[in-house]
Amino acid sequence: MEIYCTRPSCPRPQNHFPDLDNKATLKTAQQKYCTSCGMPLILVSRYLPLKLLGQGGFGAAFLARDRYTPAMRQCVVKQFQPSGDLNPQQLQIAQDLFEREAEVLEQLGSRHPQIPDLFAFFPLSVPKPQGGNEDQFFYLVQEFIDGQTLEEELITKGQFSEAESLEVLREILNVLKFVHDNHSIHRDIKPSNIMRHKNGRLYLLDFGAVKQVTAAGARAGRSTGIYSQGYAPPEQMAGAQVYPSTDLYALAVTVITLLTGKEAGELYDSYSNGWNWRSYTQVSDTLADVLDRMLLATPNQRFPSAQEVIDALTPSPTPPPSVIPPASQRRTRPRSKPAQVPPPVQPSTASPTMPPLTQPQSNPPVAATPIHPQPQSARPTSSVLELLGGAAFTGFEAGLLFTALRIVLGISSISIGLLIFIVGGLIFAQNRRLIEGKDLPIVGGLTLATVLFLAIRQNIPIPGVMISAVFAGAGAIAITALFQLIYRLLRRLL
Ligand SMILES: Nc1ncnc2c1ncn2[C@@H]1O[C@H](COP(=O)(O)OP(=O)(O)OP(=O)(O)O)[C@@H](O)[C@H]1O
Repeated sequence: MEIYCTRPSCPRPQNHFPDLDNKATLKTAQQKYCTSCGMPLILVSRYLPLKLLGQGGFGAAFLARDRYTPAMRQCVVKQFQPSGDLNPQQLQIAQDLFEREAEVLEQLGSRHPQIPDLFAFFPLSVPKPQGGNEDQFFYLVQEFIDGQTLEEELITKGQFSEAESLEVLREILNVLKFVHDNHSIHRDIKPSNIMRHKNGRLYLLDFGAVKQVTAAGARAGRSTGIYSQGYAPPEQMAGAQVYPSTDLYALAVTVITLLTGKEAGELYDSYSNGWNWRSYTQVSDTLADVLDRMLLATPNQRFPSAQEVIDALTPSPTPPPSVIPPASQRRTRPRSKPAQVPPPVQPSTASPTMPPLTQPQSNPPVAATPIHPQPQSARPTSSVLELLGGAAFTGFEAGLLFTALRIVLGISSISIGLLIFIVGGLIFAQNRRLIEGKDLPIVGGLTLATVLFLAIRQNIPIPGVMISAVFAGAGAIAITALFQLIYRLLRRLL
């Protein structure tokens, strides 16, 4: 049997013990030591590390077997191995985080079928190979999820469809709801921390960076600076207080990387300080708007809870106003069919062997902050309908103004210049949102009244005035739509 040495500095961690191929010997053997560094291999005389699964930020994960179970159950042994360049304070934080992972797994894992169970947590002191002081290691043993992480899945099968991404989103939202309701924040949601078991069930892994949210106040909820670049929102990167919406942001980044097959860094446009993911994929408006709101930079503008995102994804005849993200986050894009939303997986039905999911607690983990509208000045883009509506308004106005200027000044270079100037001003005002929404019919109505007054005074037939204005409006819509079409075709080709 092969046993893997867990000492980080071991030069030859693979050990072969033919006598352990015999099951009876394996169950009763006292201890085995690494032939290379002398490290005890059977951890707490129970767990047998077989191979290295991966090396994370604070340690290594090994596939192991539990020799005290009848079928030698597979499990994952995680070892705390902070990198050598940490100062004592950082080392303490790292050690605390590792212990917290154990605490959180113990509290949550046994109560949610999509969080691995904690089997054991123990320290181990062993003599250094070269003599002298002892080395101290911490081990955490947890349920082995036999499957692939979403990061691996993305590499093997390519970008996810909308339905597949929605499934991930809904399932992890359900897990996060449970985590948040139990006063914890995961703080490291990313594709490599979500695993799909061979049976199809998704699991949320790596609770090492989980931050317990206590009622004790802001300090307790502060970020310790442990996060994954690209997935962490600004408040976490700044080391400030974290919220449930901190996890929602990282989950949205995870989903857009799955949808587009691109790395988070490629999807972030630092020039406009926003996420530019819509140009790489087409999804339903509902999903796109929900993701955009989850991705807002300011926590109080995101959905405050996982439940609110779940609600926003649930089709309803009249979408709740909070679904619609501020216009600064909307990008012009083609409309597509509504999402085929798969039904949410009810965690309590997923595993008959697990106790049912506990009910969410009534008090939220952090005070839900009100959702403030985005500042008006930061809203340069608009939806297609808005754009075409604006074009109709501008064309209609141009038609009326042309009539008015013709009556007052005749057809001259001055009247044409004035027309171009006013129409340009109208386009600028709409673009800056100085006039929008209800302003448009008011401005249009006032212009129409003025032009009709001038026309009546000059005995100009009113139907002619109206027809030219309507034609100008329709022409502007057609030209704008044509430009939109050309723009999109070019964007696809490039
Ligand atoms: N419970 C588990 N079941 C199956 N495989 C696991 C489990 N936990 C971790 N792994 C595997 O071990 C690998 C290493 O996990 P670990 O949590 O130590 O680090 P990581 O997630 O890769 O990195 P980081 O700590 O930076 O997030 C993971 O990529 C995953 O493939």
